Amino acid sequence: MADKVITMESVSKNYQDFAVLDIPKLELSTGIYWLKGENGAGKTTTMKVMAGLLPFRGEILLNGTVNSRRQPVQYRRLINYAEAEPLYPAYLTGRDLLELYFRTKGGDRAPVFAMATQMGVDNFVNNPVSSYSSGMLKKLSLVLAFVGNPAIILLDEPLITIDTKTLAQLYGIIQDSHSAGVSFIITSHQPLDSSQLTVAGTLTIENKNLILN
Ligand SMILES: Nc1ncnc2c1ncn2[C@@H]1O[C@H](COP(=O)(O)OP(=O)(O)OP(=O)(O)O)[C@@H](O)[C@H]1O
Repeated sequence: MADKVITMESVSKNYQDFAVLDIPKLELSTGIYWLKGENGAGKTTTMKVMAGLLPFRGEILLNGTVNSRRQPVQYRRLINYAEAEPLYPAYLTGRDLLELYFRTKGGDRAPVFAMATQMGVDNFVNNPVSSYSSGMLKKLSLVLAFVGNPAIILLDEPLITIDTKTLAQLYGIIQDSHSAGVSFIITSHQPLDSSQLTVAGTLTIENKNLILN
């Protein structure tokens, strides 16, 4: 049995009076998970709660012990998140952002630069993000999600916007990273390509609960 990468206990999330999540208990072993659900089901909210970016009720642990409230710095070093529609200050370059992420997340630079080269980000990394197309922004955000030594990477709609060549490379990078011990939760309205990724399970939001199948 693989180690538990994330444990959620009595996790709930409301926006004012509107309840979005109510998860009594969820434990995920290391693996690659597809998080699916219709528009507005709560996928992005789930990821932002897991990433420690939104306040919530309850408890979330990483690697069985690291608590989001009691060890917030250690927690955030173990979990990375790439937004569905990334936005960055327009005047920063991709390289500025990489440097910022390296300073906050630490980790080895070489594999991140290798990924940037593989995905063609090195062609525009010195330009301000204001000049990026949506696909270029997406690629940069995906590279940033691999900075540091995360135990788990949350990718919100990573398959949209990028071209088919980059998509094939991304699948390879995710699978290699998983082979090195990193877990993934990936939202997508399309099923993940199981010929390219070893998917451990599907997560579905049903009646505000997160169900593992
Ligand atoms: N900042 C917010 N304030 C109030 N309600 C919000 C806020 N963000 C999200 N919601 C509501 O929470 C619910 C879940 O939204 P969320 O963005 O998590 O869904 P999603 O599953 O990611 O949707 P999609 O597939 O359309 O991206 C929706 O009903 C949405 O209207």
